[in-house]
Amino acid sequence: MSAPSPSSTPPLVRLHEVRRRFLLGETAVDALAGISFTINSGEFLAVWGPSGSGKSTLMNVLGLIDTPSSGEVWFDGQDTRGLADDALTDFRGRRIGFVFQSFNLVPVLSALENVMLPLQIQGVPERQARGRAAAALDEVGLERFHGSRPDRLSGGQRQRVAIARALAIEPRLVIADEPTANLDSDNAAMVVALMRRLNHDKGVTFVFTTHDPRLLDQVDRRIHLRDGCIESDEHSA
Ligand SMILES: Nc1ncnc2c1ncn2[C@@H]1O[C@H](COP(=O)(O)OP(=O)(O)OP(=O)(O)O)[C@@H](O)[C@H]1O
Repeated sequence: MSAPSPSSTPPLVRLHEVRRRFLLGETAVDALAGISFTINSGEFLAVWGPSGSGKSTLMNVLGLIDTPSSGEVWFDGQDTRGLADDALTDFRGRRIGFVFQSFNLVPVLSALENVMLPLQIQGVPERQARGRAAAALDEVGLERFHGSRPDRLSGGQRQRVAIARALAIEPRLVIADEPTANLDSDNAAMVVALMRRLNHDKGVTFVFTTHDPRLLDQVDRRIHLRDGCIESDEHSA
């Protein structure tokens, strides 16, 4: 049997007319006002826009943490509306890695133990989890810091641990919400360059949000959000 042609491969993620409405007393706020787009496997995509434009809400919806008020989110060809809570948690845990602005590392655990955590939650045996976590830390250049607790690491190193933790599960998609917001400009550029290299060399698909227009030079595609709408969706030449 021949391999499917690229055109028959479904996008990794497809959003169709996604609306996320929050109620503030009597007032309804559409954080996402009915947006549609697709993400293909292997993309390196930034979502940017002013504060309140809907970036975090979009990351939560893409990451299957939040459910739209209306519209469809398809992931890996699966309509996620059909998944019950437990199935959704499992689906997310196996396919999506998360990187957060505030790193979200467990302070009493070493870098290695932090990276092992999502694997152990998935039931990966300890020996195997240790090996995969060590490889992920090596991949982000932290060979010498496996045993370090987060408080012994710089901000840039902590974010690299968080990226290793996201990668360890071998996700289909890594979602990073403002991964550089707590870093100085050198470390911010380094973290984006690291994500870029992992995208390029390993084919990891990244979507991240940023306020920093300087980081947009390094992406293949940028979606500009304003008031919950897509103002532009540009691909680099
Ligand atoms: N849980 C919530 N309850 C009520 N309103 C919310 C909630 N989450 C977000 N909103 C509103 O939705 C809109 C979009 O918020 P969101 O956090 O997605 O924007 P953002 O672009 O990520 O902003 P920032 O850059 O400041 O993080 C805002 O008007 C916000 O007040």
